[in-house]
Amino acid sequence: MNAKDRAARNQDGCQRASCPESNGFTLSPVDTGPPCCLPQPLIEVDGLAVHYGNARVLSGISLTIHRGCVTALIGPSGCGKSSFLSSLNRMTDMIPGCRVEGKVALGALDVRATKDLISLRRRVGMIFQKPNPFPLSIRKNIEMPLKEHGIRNRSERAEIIETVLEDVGLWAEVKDRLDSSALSLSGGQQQRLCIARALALRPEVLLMDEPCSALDPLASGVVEELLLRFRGRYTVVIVTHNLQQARRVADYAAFFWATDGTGTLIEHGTGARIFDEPRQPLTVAYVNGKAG
Ligand SMILES: Nc1ncnc2c1ncn2[C@@H]1O[C@H](COP(=O)(O)OP(=O)(O)OP(=O)(O)O)[C@@H](O)[C@H]1O
Repeated sequence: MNAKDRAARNQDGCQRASCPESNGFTLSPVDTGPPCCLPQPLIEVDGLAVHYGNARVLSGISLTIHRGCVTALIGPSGCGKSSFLSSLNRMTDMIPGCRVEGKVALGALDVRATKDLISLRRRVGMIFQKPNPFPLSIRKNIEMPLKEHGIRNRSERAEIIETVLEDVGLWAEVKDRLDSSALSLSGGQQQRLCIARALALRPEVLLMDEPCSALDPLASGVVEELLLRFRGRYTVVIVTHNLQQARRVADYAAFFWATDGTGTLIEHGTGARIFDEPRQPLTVAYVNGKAG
């Protein structure tokens, strides 16, 4: 894509000056997305509501998430960002008393209706706030899910392990200690291992729930770099309270707010617009640190 095409495509899209077409990833997802300056819907959410028991914590959420882009979910604590994120890969099924209504489509797949949760979660990986490596070796952390998903060939697994560890910038740091416990890694390294573990299954979408909030600024910066490299390759939906970080990484941003305990989507659009030219008074106040 030349600069002129990119500028034209950027008009409706991510509005970033440079959008990576080749960002050095060696293991691409099965269905590689276009660069994020080519907006193309991947996830369509319509009329989503989430209840915990009798409490309705999210209502009327309609949002399109674009393929190959980073979408940041922002808003004050308790407005339902994590609940929204969890409904995208049916992690909400695991919460007793949780009930979801509305439509969630991942391409042609009806997420709420599918019975094949293994395949759904393979397509839609999740990274949590606190790094959660298995209490196993670094190697086994990635090998185990590969085995579970039917990759029986040992050398194929070894190749994937090296590739995804390279992709998260961890290979050089751990290649001589692959059989050491993952718990011996630093917090930032553990989080990158968890990201590598998710990448090994070749997801299309990565859901990230405050992935940097338990990390020191240096480790957080490394994960942020990684997020920027994901653009155009993976579809990322990230919850973050760090507005500076959201501003740096978000191609698109969605602002949630809760009134009387029920979260709604106040405004969404390109990151540039939400942060620099928000339209709703609540968004203006929130992005300027005057609300929430
Ligand atoms: N398992 C649960 N059972 C009951 N209520 C829950 C559960 N999980 C979340 N909630 C409630 O749902 C509402 C939305 O929570 P959620 O974690 O989705 O918000 P959030 O915006 O992600 O918050 P934070 O930024 O603090 O993580 C809150 O009132 C919360 O207390």
